[in-house]
Amino acid sequence: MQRADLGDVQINYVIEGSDTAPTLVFAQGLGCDLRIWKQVVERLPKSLRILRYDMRGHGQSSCPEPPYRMGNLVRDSERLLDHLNIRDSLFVGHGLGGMVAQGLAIKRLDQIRAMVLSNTAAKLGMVDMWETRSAQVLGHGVSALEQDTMKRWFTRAFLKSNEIAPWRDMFLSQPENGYAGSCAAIAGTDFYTPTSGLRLPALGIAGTEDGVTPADLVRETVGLIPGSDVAIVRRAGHLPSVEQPDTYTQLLMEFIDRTGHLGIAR
Ligand SMILES: O=C(O)CC1=CCC(=O)O1
Repeated sequence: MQRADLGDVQINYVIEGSDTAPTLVFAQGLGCDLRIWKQVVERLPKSLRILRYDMRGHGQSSCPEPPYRMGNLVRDSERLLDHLNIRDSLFVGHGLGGMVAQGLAIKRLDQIRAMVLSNTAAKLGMVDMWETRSAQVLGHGVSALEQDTMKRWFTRAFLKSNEIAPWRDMFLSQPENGYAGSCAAIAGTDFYTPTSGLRLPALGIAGTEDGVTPADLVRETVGLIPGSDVAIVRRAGHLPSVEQPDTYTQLLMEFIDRTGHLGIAR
């Protein structure tokens, strides 16, 4: 793991592969960290360069005082990619990370040539829901949200299995200020109009049992971008990279092959 000092925030990241290889960037969702990509990264070819990072207020990145704005999160990503000299990436964003992908594509098409919008949308939930969640977490800690979150994130079968423990721990290890700050960023974001103007290859990924961003919501957002596709992962909730890493990796590989013809491979 390494840390990029971006001035007002320090971003934790892992980068693997040759710096001349085509680059994939992975950005995680609310309450998660870069661990959600591990099983996928292990399955991807070693010929790719892969960057995973923890968004501010998550994982091992620093945790500025809340609230955050989407502009902060997009700018963190932009500065991290500049710091690492990354251009022409395929950006895979999950949940909140998928909103950052849209924000980055609106701003820096030199950094992002194609994107995967995984379990995300142009606008997520209502402002008062995010305010309530933020107040809960600041008042009682992330543990107050744990049970409902696990039910939203995972299928019933996965919840009953012994695979659930590390993901519960991951959620419980997130700082409450980071969670609350990120709720504010989501509450203040509506990318419908700018995302409609995007022209880049885009793939949406949805889980059949996602209690946060159901398939229709993902389809609606990705459908704003002409030529985009949506793939539905069966037996998966909000975290298909965790529940179905084989399928998730296969979808990424198929998309990489398709966008390769569109010029992301260098
Ligand atoms: O609601 C959740 O727990 C999950 C979620 C919403 C946005 C995001 O990134 O994750």
